Amino acid sequence: MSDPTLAQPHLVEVHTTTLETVVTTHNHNHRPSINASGEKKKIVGVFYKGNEYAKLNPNFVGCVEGALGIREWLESQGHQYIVTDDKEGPDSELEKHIPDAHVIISTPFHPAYVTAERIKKAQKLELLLTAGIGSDHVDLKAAAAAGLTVAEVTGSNVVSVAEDELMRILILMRNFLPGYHQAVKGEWNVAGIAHRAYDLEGKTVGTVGAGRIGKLLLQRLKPFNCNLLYFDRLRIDPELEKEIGAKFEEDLDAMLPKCDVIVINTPLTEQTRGLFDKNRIAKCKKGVLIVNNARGAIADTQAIADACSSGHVAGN
Ligand SMILES: NC(=O)C1=CN([C@@H]2O[C@H](COP(=O)(O)OP(=O)(O)OC[C@H]3O[C@@H](n4cnc5c(N)ncnc54)[C@H](O)[C@@H]3O)[C@@H](O)[C@H]2O)C=CC1
Repeated sequence: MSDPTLAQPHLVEVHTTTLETVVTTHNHNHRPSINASGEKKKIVGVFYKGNEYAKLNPNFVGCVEGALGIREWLESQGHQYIVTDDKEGPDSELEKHIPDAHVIISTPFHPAYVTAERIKKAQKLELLLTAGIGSDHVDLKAAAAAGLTVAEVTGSNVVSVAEDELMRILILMRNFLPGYHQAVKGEWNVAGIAHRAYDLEGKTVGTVGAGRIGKLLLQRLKPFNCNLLYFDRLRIDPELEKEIGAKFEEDLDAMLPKCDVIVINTPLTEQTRGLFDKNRIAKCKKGVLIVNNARGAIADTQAIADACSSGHVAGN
């Protein structure tokens, strides 16, 4: 697979977590420039509700209540900041603000889907900002055609994802969950766990995508003495590749049958949507473990469920 078009002309990587830097980063569209006018902007943030959990941690800023921690600053600059979790359908709060919003901020965890239809209505829109990584909730073609800037906070949570992936690999490999459930229910059936609990050491782990997250995962896997493989359209820097000890695989379908564990670390694009379909899963080793922390739509859910039922996939 190759994906030379992935870097959309208007998809921009922002190496910071403050909106201040984001809005001064760049602009190359025919809509009014967000940083040139000094105009007061209407900014709409779409996040999930934190409810009782928002009260537990004042630093929990990814929810409606935390509002990314930027309300005070935005309002001090004279901007209007609307925050909501209500994002679906014609009567939603988001829809109401679309015609006069200059900026929409959203996260992949509670995505504000910005469709071509919404972009058409959003005549004042200048910037679509993902407070995280992955902007597949935006119709990138329509955004590019409308001259919008789509920006995401590259690198913002990559360590979290790499650590989470490592945890999931170990949970599946060690067959942790059945044991946990037994303990909660006060049961004790060692065989029910041991019959398929393995060591990670010596296993072959392949990542599909070795960008920021994929590389961090490979680095974290190194001390486990696995055979590390990666498939990507780009090669890792040779020195780092050597240091990690990961082998580049040019052909995804040739890599899959070698892997005991497959981790998915590519963005969701036209090229990767449905990548793990029935046919590709059939190419994987029987009993493979698949960890997908990227986007669900990269795998065909039904095909994964069927493969789990048949035992072809031992854990997902
Ligand atoms: N579960 C979560 O909380 C999070 C999930 N993500 C997901 O993980 C994805 C990857 O994040 P990063 O590693 O930071 O991105 P990245 O841009 O650093 O790395 C992506 C890698 O995928 C490769 N790639 C893209 N299309 C490909 C294709 N068709 N075939 C082969 N390789 C391809 C790229 O060359 C690049 O090396 C994000 O796009 C996002 O969807 C990101 C952050 C949080």
